[in-house]
Amino acid sequence: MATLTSEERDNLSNDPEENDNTDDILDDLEGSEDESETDSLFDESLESPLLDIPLASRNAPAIPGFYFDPALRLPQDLCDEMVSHCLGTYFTAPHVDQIMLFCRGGTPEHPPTGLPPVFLSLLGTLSTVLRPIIPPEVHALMFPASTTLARQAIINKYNVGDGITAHVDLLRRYGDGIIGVSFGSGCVMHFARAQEGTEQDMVQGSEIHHLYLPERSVLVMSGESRFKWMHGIEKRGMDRVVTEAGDGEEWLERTMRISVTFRWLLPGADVLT
Ligand SMILES: O=C(O)CCC(=O)C(=O)O
Ligand SMILES: [Fe+2]
Repeated sequence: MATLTSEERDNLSNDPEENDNTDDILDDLEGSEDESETDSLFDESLESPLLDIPLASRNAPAIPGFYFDPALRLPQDLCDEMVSHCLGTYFTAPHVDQIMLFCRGGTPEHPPTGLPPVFLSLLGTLSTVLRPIIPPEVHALMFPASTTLARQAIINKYNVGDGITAHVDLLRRYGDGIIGVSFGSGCVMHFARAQEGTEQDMVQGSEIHHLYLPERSVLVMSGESRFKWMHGIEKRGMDRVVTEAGDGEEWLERTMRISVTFRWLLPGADVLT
């Protein structure tokens, strides 16, 4: 974790070229070891790019249907098992950074089939820990007593400096109710009200919230937050976040992050054409 006092940040912004640490911090921001990329940041502007990074909150934005409890962290042993399973099973080649798994069932009468045991443990734990955090109808959406829908788990691996373009999860392919879990590293995710447009040309509106997702944290998107808001992760190596005490801000370095996102395939969307 890298923490800068506001004085250090002010010095950086006043005269970046005189600050001995600036190159290191900018490298971290970019998640890059490439000197030329760092230099180009200075060529473009005399202002420090540090000032352009929005300050992220640790608390859920007030978006209808969005649920996030900053105090909720999944058990460390479950998360360690998930990371080692994913790294050892799916992400063994450097260019592979996304895989999708599917399962049917997942109700008390029909236990889910098709997911490795660690994912079943994760789903069971999520059902328990989310019960006090999300309303009963949202819990029932994610953990229904019966369903004919197939559940998808998408697993994304982010190296330091990676991100994901702001998007709304495909409207014709996925239903309501999405659970996102962070493993290995925190990062800031932003949520922007989607402006009118098709899925392909949808653009972010001006209302944007930045939320820090610590490792082992869980978010739920349902209703308006799932359908009307875009979510994304900026490509950078560090995030500017309000301190846990809420009395200042700090820079948090990203490390390798794995996310697991559960969502429902709409009828017919599981048929490949
Ligand atoms: O990595 C994440 O937490 C988000 C992933 C995501 O939004 C997606 O795969 O649609
Ligand atoms: Fe998404």
